Amino acid sequence: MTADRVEPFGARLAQRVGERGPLCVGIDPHRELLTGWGVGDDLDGLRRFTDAVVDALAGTVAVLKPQMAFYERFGARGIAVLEEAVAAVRAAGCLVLLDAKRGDIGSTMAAYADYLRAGHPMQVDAMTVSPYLGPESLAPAARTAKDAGGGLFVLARTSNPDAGTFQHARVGERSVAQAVVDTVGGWNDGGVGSWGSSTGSFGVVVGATLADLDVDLDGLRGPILAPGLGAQGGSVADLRRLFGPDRAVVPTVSRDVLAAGPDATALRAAADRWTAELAG
Ligand SMILES: O=C(O)c1cc(=O)[nH]c(=O)n1[C@@H]1O[C@H](COP(=O)(O)O)[C@@H](O)[C@H]1O
Repeated sequence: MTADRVEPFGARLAQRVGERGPLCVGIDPHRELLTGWGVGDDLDGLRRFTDAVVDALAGTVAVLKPQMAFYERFGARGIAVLEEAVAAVRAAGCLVLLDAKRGDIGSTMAAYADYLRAGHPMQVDAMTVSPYLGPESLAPAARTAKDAGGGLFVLARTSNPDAGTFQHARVGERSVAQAVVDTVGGWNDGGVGSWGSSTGSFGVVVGATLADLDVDLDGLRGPILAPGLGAQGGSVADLRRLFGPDRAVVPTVSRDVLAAGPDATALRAAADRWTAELAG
């Protein structure tokens, strides 16, 4: 299949969500979780943890989101563990959202976006990116994503407590967060912000921990990645309060599911509980 015939990420995401529900589980091998699982805080522990999560969940959830930082801790061998896992996840029909939060000048962004291209040793379906260098800096990554049928999730209103310090700052009439949402909405030409074959391929990150939704998402025309559930205090009720029933929201949970491991049945049960609550 040539790159230009790959189905756009938004359509692929909507299809998986239709089949499996919207839950994304983060693969975050924290030191505390490795220890809690009774595996070492070392390369072998990293591999056992990763394999167990992939075996338990890649056939069940729509999206798995490995966090690059936890693999980079172990150098090239850690990245190799992730590379194998990414291939296994995709082979199981689950989408991979690489949580790398990259952001740089345009020419370097173009290189980061190669993660989305067929033939990359660690090809993924989508990645998280940071807009701190300005909206134009991300444009090359958006072009690659369009070409390759990949997706981007741009940090807009993140889940950490002091996120508003920068994200509420004003750019003319708008907040920085709103400027990010508007930029991403511009990339989603012809897309929609609900689930379906036209769901946009470009999303934003908006935390489930927000007291109020202080950005207007009506022009986004793409999905919303909503972290902050469980360990950071966000709930399904918060998702409903913030986003309502119709938007294409991908709730993402890491520690609250991962703490149930290493038993595969327990991991699946923990993910299933979120899926059931999200559907209820
Ligand atoms: O982009 C993200 O995934 C992200 C954005 C954000 O605003 N807040 C946030 O917590 N995350 C990530 O989502 C995950 C949350 O993990 P838990 O708090 O354990 O569910 C971590 O991997 C974070 O890096």
